Amino acid sequence: MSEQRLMPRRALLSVSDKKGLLALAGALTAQGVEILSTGGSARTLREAGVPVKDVSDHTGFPEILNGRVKTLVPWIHGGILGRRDVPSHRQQMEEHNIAPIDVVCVNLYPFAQTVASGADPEACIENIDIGGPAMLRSAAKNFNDVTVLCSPSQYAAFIQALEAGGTTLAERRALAASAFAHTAAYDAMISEWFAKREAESHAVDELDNDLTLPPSLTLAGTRDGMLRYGENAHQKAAFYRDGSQRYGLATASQLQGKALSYNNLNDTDAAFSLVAEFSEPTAVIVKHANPCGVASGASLTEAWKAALRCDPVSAFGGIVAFNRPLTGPVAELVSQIFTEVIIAPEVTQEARAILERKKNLRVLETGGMPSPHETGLSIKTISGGFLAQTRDNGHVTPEELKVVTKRQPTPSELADMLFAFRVAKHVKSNAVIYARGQATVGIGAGQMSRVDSARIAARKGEDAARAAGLEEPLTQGSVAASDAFFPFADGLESVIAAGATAVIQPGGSIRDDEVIKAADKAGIAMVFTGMRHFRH
Ligand SMILES: NC(=O)c1ncn([C@@H]2O[C@H](COP(=O)(O)O)[C@@H](O)[C@H]2O)c1NC=O
Repeated sequence: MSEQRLMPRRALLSVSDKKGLLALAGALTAQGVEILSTGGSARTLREAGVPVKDVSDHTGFPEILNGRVKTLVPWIHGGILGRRDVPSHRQQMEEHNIAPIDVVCVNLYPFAQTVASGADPEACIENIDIGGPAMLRSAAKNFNDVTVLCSPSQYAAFIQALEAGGTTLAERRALAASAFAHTAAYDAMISEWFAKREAESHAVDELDNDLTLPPSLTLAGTRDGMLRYGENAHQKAAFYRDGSQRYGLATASQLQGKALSYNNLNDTDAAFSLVAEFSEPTAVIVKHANPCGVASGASLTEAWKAALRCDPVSAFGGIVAFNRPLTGPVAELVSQIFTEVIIAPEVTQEARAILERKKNLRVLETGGMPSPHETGLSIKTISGGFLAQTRDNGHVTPEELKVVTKRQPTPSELADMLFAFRVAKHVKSNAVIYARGQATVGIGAGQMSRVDSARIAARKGEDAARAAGLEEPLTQGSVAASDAFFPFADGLESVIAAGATAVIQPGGSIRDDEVIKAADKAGIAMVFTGMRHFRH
């Protein structure tokens, strides 16, 4: 048996995004539904010849305060919230001349778009919708009697329902759930904007809380699309946009290739965040969210060749990121190996023509590079809640380094150490990186023991040398970076055995003295950064 349908008699349309408005109003009019509407929406309808009554005529109260108060009156909210099945509600509505409103269609002031356009704070604040969310929430609360629409994407199904005799209770309840999710996300965006502004001015609230991490945190996102599956085939997944326009996946256009999977998105984000650390032309190859080759050079061609040399075996099926426009010659080189995704700020026409030959290869163009110094939160779910922390935007500069050994590093060792430490920030802990000539030559990632990471990285250097037809491991004469301090001298000894001549690490172990002594004994240079880059 089909559920009873409710045909509306009066609808209120108040929309910022006028898309689909005329079709919706036409369908309502065709069913004899009276339409009430606010300023700009009413004007659009009237100009198209749709019969419409201004809200101000309906309420007998003008829109005031530059539109800050249009619908915030009892004749609107009473008409939406009054329960038709409660005699006292009906009686009070009659007493106060409040006519029932059975459909509320509102879409809100474009707050996120206003912020993203770089508008000044005053304009952002004026784009905080107050009356709209109030009506959506009133209508959603009274879903028993009222149908609520908050997006043009809902109009077609609603028009179909109208033509079938009205909405069912189940349909109204589902629309109410969407409306509450929509207003919650809208408010979360606003609170995030306020918190960010407060944090930027180093403000604390009256309880001395750091407003970077507010007492209550709501995550807002709009589902961009369902993904085929999650990390594994039995997991469901979707990508939610948070409204920020940070250069990267959110701003990227996909120029070709299959749809991006969950793992593609995760790995591509890791690759692009790492390549954005460098100002020289740089190439990054990522597998399973860890880099397997990173290099800077005078050109992208040079950088790509050096990055690939680090671990050509792992690079197969990798995600490749560049921080300069991808040109034809580089595209030609990259397309010689099987690659899943390429991401770059720009892809030239010549490069596009070359990459088009690889039908499955996904190519993304972001339009720009993000700043590695950007603030913001990184969030991780754990059972019973989530952990929030400020993004790791730490950047160690040469001035902050403390030389702790008898031997000073040479200028080229110093440059390579800073390069390697920057890479280490993007490698799962424990991370040990060997680098030479602004290129990684061995990466050890994600081991439970730092000595194991050092050994794995050294073995990678041996394998890479063999693949390149060289006798000496690539780690010979390199520098090494460790994401956290060496707790014992054994990790450092392993790095020295691999051929590193200089080491960069945070320092801070209670056995630093032993570690420094081992470095001095081997005659290598070692610097402390005072900053750790764990990544889990
Ligand atoms: N102030 C109010 O009472 C109020 N009532 C509706 N609005 C918003 O005004 C907009 C539509 O305005 P117009 O129809 O004038 O283009 C909608 O986004 C709606 O959410 C309001 N504006 C903001 O708070």
